[in-house]
Amino acid sequence: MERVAVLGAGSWGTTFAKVLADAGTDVVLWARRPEVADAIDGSRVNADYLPGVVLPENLSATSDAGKALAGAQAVVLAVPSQTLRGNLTAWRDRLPADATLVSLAKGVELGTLKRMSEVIREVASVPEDRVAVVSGPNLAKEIAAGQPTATVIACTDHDRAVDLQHACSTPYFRPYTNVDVVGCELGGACKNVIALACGMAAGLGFGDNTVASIITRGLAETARLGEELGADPLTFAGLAGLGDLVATCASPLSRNRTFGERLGRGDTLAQAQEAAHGQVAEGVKSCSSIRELAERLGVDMPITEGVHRVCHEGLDPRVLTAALLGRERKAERE
Ligand SMILES: NC(=O)C1=CN([C@@H]2O[C@H](COP(=O)(O)OP(=O)(O)OC[C@H]3O[C@@H](n4cnc5c(N)ncnc54)[C@H](O)[C@@H]3O)[C@@H](O)[C@H]2O)C=CC1
Ligand SMILES: O=C(CO)COP(=O)(O)O
Repeated sequence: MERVAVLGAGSWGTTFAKVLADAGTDVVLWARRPEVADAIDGSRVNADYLPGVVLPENLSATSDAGKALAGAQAVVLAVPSQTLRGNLTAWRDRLPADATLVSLAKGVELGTLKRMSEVIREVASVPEDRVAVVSGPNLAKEIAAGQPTATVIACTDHDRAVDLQHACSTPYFRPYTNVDVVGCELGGACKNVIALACGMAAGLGFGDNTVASIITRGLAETARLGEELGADPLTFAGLAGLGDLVATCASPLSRNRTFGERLGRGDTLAQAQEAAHGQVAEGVKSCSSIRELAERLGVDMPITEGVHRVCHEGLDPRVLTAALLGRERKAERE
């Protein structure tokens, strides 16, 4: 793979573009705002999202999506989950034939309850083997600083996943392949919701036992949903499951965990949103779509339900704690 387009120049889009470029792949990064593209080309820095990180010379930027897409062998979609459909609809006529379409987004679409790979297949009218997802413990700022991490590239077409794996392997970024797209996507979407719950617990002043209990029970409810949707249960013990869940729930760099912490300390949703400075905390919306999906499938997801009620029905996080602990007693594996 010689040339890749990355569409979306936020924290993760810019960082993943840097990873590709560091791996020797030529990258064109699309930024919504022309001034961001100009600044990246001029100063080699995306000051809004990755201040202080110098981007490699084989990474160029543009605000013209057609230019970014021309000749790309892979198209990496790095916009928020809830805008992906609209963005891709605008781009679909210019997608190069046979390019691999790669989702970086971690969410479930409101209304349709679709995973990002499903949205991409539908909008771009491509078969499932042309769509890949990248998911794992990948806090952008750490990766941009060159700190070692691993990730998963999931695609039902193993050869496509391997091509992408080669295109983004660097001494600090180790991608594994996986054919379980459903499991990897659900792991990435659900962990944002669980991280909100962990943040709320921390904001309420609770310690590591509480957070570990939420992580573990959060993984249990994610796996229950996955089982219903045909995911491989072992995926949830891997990088896109437990790996990402632990990183996000524990890190002060996580926007979702930080957002939850603010709610736990008594901020309103609007105050927490304001403090995020326009950066996306996907779990705030995905808690509702995942909850609805679970309800439709008859899957019990009490933490997700509680996060939805705090975010969108005004439930006090303290009442959520009592409600979760006061549930009917049961066996761990039930
Ligand atoms: N930041 C991180 O550490 C990681 C983020 N992700 C996922 O990657 C996805 C993107 O996240 P980030 O880059 O971190 O978000 P971000 O908030 O840093 O940036 C989002 C980007 O999308 C653009 N954008 C926002 N609304 C748009 C719209 N309507 N149309 C077109 N572009 C729009 C923004 O201008 C910005 O460039 C999310 O689903 C997130 O969960 C996944 C792994 C790591
Ligand atoms: O997905 C991420 C780490 O893998 C980033 O998490 P946040 O969106 O909560 O910052």
